[in-house]
Amino acid sequence: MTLPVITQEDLDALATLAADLQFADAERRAVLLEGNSRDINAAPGSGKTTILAAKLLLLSRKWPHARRGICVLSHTNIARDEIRQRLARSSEGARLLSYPHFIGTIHAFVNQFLALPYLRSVGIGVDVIDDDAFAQRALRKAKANGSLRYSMEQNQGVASKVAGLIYQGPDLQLASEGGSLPKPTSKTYPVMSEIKEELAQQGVFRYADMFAYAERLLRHHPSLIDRLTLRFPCVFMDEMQDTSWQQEQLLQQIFAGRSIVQRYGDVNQRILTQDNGAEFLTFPQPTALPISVSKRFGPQIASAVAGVQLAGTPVTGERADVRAPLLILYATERVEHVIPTFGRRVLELFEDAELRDGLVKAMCTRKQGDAKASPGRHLGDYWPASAGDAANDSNRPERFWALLSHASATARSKGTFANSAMEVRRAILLVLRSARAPAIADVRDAPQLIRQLLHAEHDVMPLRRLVRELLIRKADYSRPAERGAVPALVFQYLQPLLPPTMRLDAFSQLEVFAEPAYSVEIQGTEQYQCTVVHEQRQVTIPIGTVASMKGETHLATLVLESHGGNSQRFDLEEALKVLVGQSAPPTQKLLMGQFRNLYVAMSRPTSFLCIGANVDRVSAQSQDLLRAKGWNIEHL
Ligand SMILES: Nc1ncnc2c1ncn2[C@@H]1O[C@H](COP(=O)(O)OP(=O)(O)OP(=O)(O)O)[C@@H](O)[C@H]1O
Repeated sequence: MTLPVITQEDLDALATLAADLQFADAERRAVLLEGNSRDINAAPGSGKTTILAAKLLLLSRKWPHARRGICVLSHTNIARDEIRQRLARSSEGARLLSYPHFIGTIHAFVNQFLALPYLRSVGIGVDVIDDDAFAQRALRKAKANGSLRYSMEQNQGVASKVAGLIYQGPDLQLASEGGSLPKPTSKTYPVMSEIKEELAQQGVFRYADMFAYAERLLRHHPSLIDRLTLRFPCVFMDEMQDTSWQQEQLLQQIFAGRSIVQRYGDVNQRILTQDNGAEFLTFPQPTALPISVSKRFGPQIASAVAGVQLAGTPVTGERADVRAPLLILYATERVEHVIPTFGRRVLELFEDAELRDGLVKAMCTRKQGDAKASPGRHLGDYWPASAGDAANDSNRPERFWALLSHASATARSKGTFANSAMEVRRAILLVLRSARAPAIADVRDAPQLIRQLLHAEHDVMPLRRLVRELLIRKADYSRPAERGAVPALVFQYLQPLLPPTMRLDAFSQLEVFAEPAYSVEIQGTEQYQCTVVHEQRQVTIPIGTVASMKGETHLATLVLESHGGNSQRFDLEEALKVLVGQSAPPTQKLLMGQFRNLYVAMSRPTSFLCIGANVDRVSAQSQDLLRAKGWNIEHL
């Protein structure tokens, strides 16, 4: 069977077909000319989907078959749509959008060609394939069963096991994505099994079930593999790094050694894949072609990204450098100022027109966590509104004076202290942190404050009185004139908890009582965005996890330090040591995962990379070495 071969003439034609893009460099040419099965491991911002779409366009112009097609598999609908949109721009490309070709997600492929035909053949209709819908219905059934309901009430983990019930493998073995199931001899196992069966009969499935049905079909009808490879002699896979072992296994079973398979991805960006079987994943093969030059950023950002890269040819960047990268080193009690400070720098560095055209975002690997370490552990430390408990009160300000004035205003308007006391406790915790009071070393947040102090046998009465006193004064703490007396008042009550050597004058000078050093206003604290207003200009910064911003291109990106939980390590603390050459790249699995998240995060911006880390975790020597590499450092 003949498959079209891409030649130098085709590449010349590409200069006209996609005039806004460049493919002239040796690495991209090699990828376009490759006609055999091959992996392509490409840097962030190298335009993986762009080059794949260009290659498809060239192939479609020469495609000779009417009943055999090209199969293009992506991981997400976004990548699928990007490929389809690029092809739709020309009539030749648009040919690939219909029979005999297939462009879709791996899930769509598995459903269309394997799982749904199997279910039809055994007389099961599909109502819905959706993890959330399944979870809802499974839990409803579980609550209707006495013993399972009791088990869920006794043990929180049981509900997620019920919600995650799946079939696995060709024998449709019962398993759960929410944790290990109890033994088949247990009381609850048969109930769970029955729930799964009932829902399957009603056509309610989780995504993973489709793979089990697909495997079952292939076991019963192995000749299907020949039919599929005959139909698709050429297979392209995008976002290969996100493919799970279960998916890879199935695709290998069908296509490996039969069709030409080219897989595109960036192994360093593998942050979403389930760990189950991850050690067997084969991407990228040692013979993979690299695309190491990013079209997103210039050499300075590339060098930072390469600094946290774990494998492959170091990333380089071919755009011009726009702004030097910035490290914001914050003192613990200033952690909530990091995002607004970044916003202010962005407003200083970029014109409104640039801000209109590009995204400015802040991201952190972890959303929440319970590590006992000083802040900078997760998004909730930098932006408390993002934590679950703040969701109902998204306008809660987060600095000492702002907390006090908000609490006092609420108490005045509502005529009760009920909703305000916690805010005042939070403000007091900020003061105790700022004073480095030994008594609160292990206190993570305000709701814990009193409990932990009691536990350590401290007298909490003065603290309770202080909360009351601050509210009862009915002061308007947003007015500087009403703030003057506060440090002395607070000192009077908190003195037994403060370091023994601390005197009132030093206490009054604590950072936490300082007026903001500049006139940044934070207009409301929305749960997932911060709007910074400065000199009548403003920028809105969406805030989220790295996983939620994968694949994006930003004008400016703020990467926030986080604690890895079980790894017991702060990601940027470790990464900065590697970046400046003081440590070797990590070999521990969990820390490597943290590095991959940083790699994704730091490779988003075209123009301005900013990272935020706790000053206590970056040595003076690292700071000097970073400056020597062209970074700016700002202390907060
Ligand atoms: N061949 C090309 N010529 C010119 N510009 C390109 C080319 N390929 C991509 N770009 C541009 O480079 C930027 C990054 O591209 P894109 O986001 O597609 O990269 P990516 O490989 O998918 O990145 P990531 O893996 O980080 O998500 C985009 O602004 C895109 O328009």
